[in-house]
Amino acid sequence: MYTINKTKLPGCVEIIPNIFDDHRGTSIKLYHSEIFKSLGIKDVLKEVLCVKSHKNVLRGLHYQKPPFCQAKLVSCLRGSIFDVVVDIRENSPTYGKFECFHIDSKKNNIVYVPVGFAHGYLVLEDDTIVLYNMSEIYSPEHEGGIRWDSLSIPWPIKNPILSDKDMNLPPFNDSIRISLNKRKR
Ligand SMILES: Cc1cn([C@H]2C[C@H](O)[C@@H](COP(=O)(O)OP(=O)(O)O[C@H]3O[C@@H](C)C(=O)[C@@H](O)[C@H]3O)O2)c(=O)[nH]c1=O
Repeated sequence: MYTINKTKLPGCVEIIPNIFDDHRGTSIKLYHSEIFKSLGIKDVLKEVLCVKSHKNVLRGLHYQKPPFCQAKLVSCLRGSIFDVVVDIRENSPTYGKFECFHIDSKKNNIVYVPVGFAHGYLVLEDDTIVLYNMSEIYSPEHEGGIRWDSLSIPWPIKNPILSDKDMNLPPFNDSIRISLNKRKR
């Protein structure tokens, strides 16, 4: 029912759902609790966010600090994005490494961003709609971020549209680490 593509970052996977097509249209199963649980993905329904953006908007790189760390399932309902996850887990063998994905509403792929990762994306088409399912509620007091251009991420743009908050994020440095022992649950 799903094709799972592992990445070089342990725990971070790309999920391609089967598509059910007939003369009426298309059904896509974005979540299946039992199958996702077998992949280590559970409890990702504390907050669900649907975000519409213009082309060339870049959001991120964001994370939440303990005890409000978030895992996320990210998919695209319309349009497409260049999506990036950065491993900031303390003691991770892939600390500071990142993966890039092209999440596309035509491909229907879903990226699982585990707890302990920073996440961001560039919007590639106008009126793109991104859907996130999150394992923890939004907590502005626990927000953290990394400036988008401070790693060697191959963003396909030089001057993205950023929020004031994202423009002023600190560059990546090795004090940006998440200890998974300090999670709430
Ligand atoms: C992210 C978020 C925002 N909000 C509100 C706060 C604010 O008024 C408005 C916009 O917030 P922001 O500017 O922080 O939204 P944005 O820059 O889109 O932040 C998002 O970026 C991507 C890359 C992620 O991975 C998300 O988890 C989230 O951090 O939405 C929530 O209520 N819940 C949420 O989970």
